[in-house]
Amino acid sequence: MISRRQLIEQIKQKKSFLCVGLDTDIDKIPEFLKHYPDPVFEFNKRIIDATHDLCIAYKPNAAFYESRGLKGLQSLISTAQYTPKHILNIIDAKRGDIGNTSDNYAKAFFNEATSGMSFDAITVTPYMGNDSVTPYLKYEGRWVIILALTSSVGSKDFQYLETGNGFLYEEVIQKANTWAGADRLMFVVGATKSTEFTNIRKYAPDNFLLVPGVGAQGGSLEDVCKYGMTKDCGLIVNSSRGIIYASNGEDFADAARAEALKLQQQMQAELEKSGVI
Ligand SMILES: O=c1ccn([C@@H]2O[C@H](COP(=O)(O)O)[C@@H](O)[C@H]2O)c(=O)[nH]1
Repeated sequence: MISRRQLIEQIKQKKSFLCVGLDTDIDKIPEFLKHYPDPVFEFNKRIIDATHDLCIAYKPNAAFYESRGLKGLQSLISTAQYTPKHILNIIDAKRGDIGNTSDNYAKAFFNEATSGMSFDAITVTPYMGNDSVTPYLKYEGRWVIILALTSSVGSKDFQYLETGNGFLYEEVIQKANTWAGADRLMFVVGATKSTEFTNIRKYAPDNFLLVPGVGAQGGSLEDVCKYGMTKDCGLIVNSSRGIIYASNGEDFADAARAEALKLQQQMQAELEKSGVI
């Protein structure tokens, strides 16, 4: 488990707030890996070996594993167990359901004794409210990462609805912050929404924000930092396809490292500019 203090220490030590997204698609990995007993795990293992000193989090997206049934679940379990313990391990599962069902989702991703997986954090959809989120908070030290303003074009369909008390996403952040503190709650905010970060910081001044959308989706790291960085950094910026599919040849891990290094160097410059390090 990774506390807020440990997360900040990692960011300062590695001069990075990079999250490597393990959206590992069996159809996109190099051919030569297909001869291994678990090609997806072999791919993830090599990506982790090549990038662990440059990033402070990994984020497998559950869809890429669940879509492969039992084999995918085994790849996810092996990846979760292989991830170094000092690096924040986020399962991007985007779950949300009534309390007793959420209890079981929490057990699936947090209770290694029953499922083989012990993630540090899970992404959760907020729309079923308090009782759909609190089951995850019963696991001491684990993080709940609530979808606030997503990178998707469709974010305008609901998240920008006027509630009479601001946009729905603003209401989500304010309400969720009454359920737990900034030591347990983060919010997802898409890099494609960088101009909204100033506004988001009004409601979430201390929360870490998980920011997908740089790289393949075209979000600007510079703008995210300009509007969203706090004295503790407060940002975990994810890139998945831009790193893990930098090459589909035998050099894929080296190519992933080179992409991760580029982002780490930009992040170091941003951390220095903001006086975090
Ligand atoms: O608003 C959101 C929430 C989650 N995601 C997820 O992040 C990664 C992004 O992958 P890239 O290849 O770097 O675009 C992926 O797992 C998404 O499901 C998001 O993009 N936006």
